[in-house]
Amino acid sequence: MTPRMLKIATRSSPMALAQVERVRVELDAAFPGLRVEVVPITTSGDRHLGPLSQLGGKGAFTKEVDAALLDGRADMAVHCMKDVPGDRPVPAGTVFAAYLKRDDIHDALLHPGGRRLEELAAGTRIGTSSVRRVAQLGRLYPELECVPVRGNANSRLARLEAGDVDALLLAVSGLERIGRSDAVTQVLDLETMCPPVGAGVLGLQVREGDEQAHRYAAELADVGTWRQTTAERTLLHVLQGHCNSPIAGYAYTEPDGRLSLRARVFSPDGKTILDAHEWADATQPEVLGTSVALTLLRLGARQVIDAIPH
Ligand SMILES: NCc1[nH]cc(CCC(=O)O)c1CC(=O)O
Repeated sequence: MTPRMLKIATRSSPMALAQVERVRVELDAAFPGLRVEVVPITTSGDRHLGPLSQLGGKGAFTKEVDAALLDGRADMAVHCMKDVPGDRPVPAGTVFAAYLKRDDIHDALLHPGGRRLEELAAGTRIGTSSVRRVAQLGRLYPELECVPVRGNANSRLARLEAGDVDALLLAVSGLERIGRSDAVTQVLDLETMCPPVGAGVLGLQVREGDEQAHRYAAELADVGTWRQTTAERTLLHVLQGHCNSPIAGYAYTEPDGRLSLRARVFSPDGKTILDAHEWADATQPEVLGTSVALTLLRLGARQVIDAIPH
């Protein structure tokens, strides 16, 4: 294969640019001599600091990047899979050709005074706009006050340092990517804060007919991450959740090789929680995702999800 230029589109936030740098390093190791050009895209989701639902949901972080892929400004797009909508197909003519090896999936509490979640005083202002995080805090710590904070991780850290909020919830993997693991006060266990579908996963999207871009992506693919992400995104698709749906879940490869999927659906205040945990052969991630989603639907997930405007 003759190495050529590969143009990679991504959001222009520091975290997104750090993610593309990981892709570039891994491509360079696999294809010495391949020239990679980064195409930074500022999305409507990055510009808009109000509720995502005003922009039609999580597509606000992806649609302009998708457009660059489709119109040829880029040959590949890198997305955080947690930001890719699950209630609509990927844009026609594109496909996720690979998922990189998964990063950490935990959320972290950032508190400048070093206090753990259970040590925070009533009324402590927690900066988050995630309905998933708000619902789970409401379930266990209803005395804490969630304050909407949008923007990229760096701008949220600045809001914390400015005293606009008393604490933040952010993903460990995102902080690691921007070199701010130092800001973590407490890594929250998965029972307290179940992660979003696709947490810690970077997806490589290419045009369907571009065989060379497919080959570049395939070299970076991690099969375990593909199985976990496929189970999780199948769950999300069957539930037809949207950006305002408090849906959480993560797949895990057990030591015996089976695939496990744990998922939850919450009412916005966290007072209602539907929980399902099932296993399947690792070669059947779609079967597992579908089965867990149907279990949650039988428990009433449709009514919980549809009760939330979006
Ligand atoms: N929309 C924000 C976003 N998208 C992906 C991550 C974290 C990294 C990941 O899960 O891949 C974050 C930051 C956060 O949730 O703290």
